[in-house]
Amino acid sequence: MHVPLGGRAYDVRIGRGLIARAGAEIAPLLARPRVAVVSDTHVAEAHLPAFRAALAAEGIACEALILPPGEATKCWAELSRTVEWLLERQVERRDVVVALGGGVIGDLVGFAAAILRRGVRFVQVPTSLLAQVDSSVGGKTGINAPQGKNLVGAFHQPSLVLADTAALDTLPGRDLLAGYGEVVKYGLLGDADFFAWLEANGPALARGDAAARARAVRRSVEMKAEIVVRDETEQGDRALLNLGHTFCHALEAATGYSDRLLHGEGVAVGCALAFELSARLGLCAQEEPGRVRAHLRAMGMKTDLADIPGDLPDADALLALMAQDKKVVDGTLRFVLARGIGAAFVTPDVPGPTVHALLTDALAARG
Ligand SMILES: NC(=O)c1ccc[n+]([C@@H]2O[C@H](COP(=O)([O-])OP(=O)(O)OC[C@H]3O[C@@H](n4cnc5c(N)ncnc54)[C@H](O)[C@@H]3O)[C@@H](O)[C@H]2O)c1
Ligand SMILES: O=C(O)C(=O)C[C@@H](O)[C@H](O)[C@H](O)COP(=O)(O)O
Ligand SMILES: [Zn+2]
Repeated sequence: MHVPLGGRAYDVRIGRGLIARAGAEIAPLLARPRVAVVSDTHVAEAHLPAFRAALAAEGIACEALILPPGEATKCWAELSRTVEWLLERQVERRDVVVALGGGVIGDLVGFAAAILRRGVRFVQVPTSLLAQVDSSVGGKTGINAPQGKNLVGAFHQPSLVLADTAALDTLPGRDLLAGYGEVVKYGLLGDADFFAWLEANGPALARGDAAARARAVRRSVEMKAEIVVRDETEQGDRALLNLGHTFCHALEAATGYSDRLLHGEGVAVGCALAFELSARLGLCAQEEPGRVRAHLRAMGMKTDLADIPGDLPDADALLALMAQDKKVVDGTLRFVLARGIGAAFVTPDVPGPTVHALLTDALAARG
């Protein structure tokens, strides 16, 4: 698949065995036969040896930085460690940095590449479902701040994306389902037929059906690329990709970017809340939120605030966290809501008291 962004255009290659062929895929981008790879401990254990071997087979030298796994790695300290490691290895502007891992590594390394020597090229080798369907494409890079999620970053497109769907064979089940939260998001925001296909095929995908996984990755990337090409820097339609994220990001901040709530799990909860809000505002049929929740629950996913372990702040505090959303204009939150499954839109016209009541009810249901 090609993402036609003029001078920033790139290919997204999807298929089994791409890591074993990575040397041949990356070689045409290189000005000299060396790359710097950044990964995390889980991914490095499962996939770095094969990645290194593929580079060696093409005579490409490779040095690797291995970071701790998890959302907490998207922080200033790991960013500065990564940038300094790259500088110490004399990574030049014409070199290529590789992000081998999930969305955390992709976002962090993409941002490091964006600011290193004012911009070096980078290649995304996404190894989680979430990274293959969403984060590796589109050029949003960055880290979290204590004030909120992804608040520091840059748009910096990769030069190539290699999504090896065989890498998903080693992904833990919880992380696979979290990535499925973003897959469902695509059906909900713009493709009712895809959502219906997921209702039928989601269980096979979760069990490991390679054809179902490949189809879900392909359709998600196709939808994302089409939106990104229309609106690379989120001046308008790209905000549709944020369906569920205003709630999700506040909940991730409230849970300290910890494994109490993974990003994709928060997206699922956020999508369920966005559909509930749409129904309360009379924008979509009353049965639509039920259909969304039913599918997510059938997949064994979180849908409610009651599914998040530990304490949560009250509705006022959650609203204060939501006020850091990057979609805020003149102090007014813009929400991604839906007229139905596959029909999302962005609007500033959401009465604060309705959102407050929604959150209050959702918190009360935690008992
Ligand atoms: N830039 C974007 O457009 C965009 C889009 C969506 C999400 N994101 C970001 O992505 C992040 C979440 O990404 P994620 O769900 O991939 O989390 P992650 O990067 O933390 O990966 C999830 C876990 O799976 C492990 N892992 C990854 N691939 C593996 C494999 N093949 N085998 C074994 N273990 C593997 C990781 O080590 C980690 O423990 C969040 O920070 C989110 O904000 C960014
Ligand atoms: O690519 C986009 O645009 C998205 O919104 C994709 C989201 O899944 C992703 O989580 C993104 O990082 C959220 O963007 P943010 O601008 O709200 O931080
Ligand atoms: Zn997301």
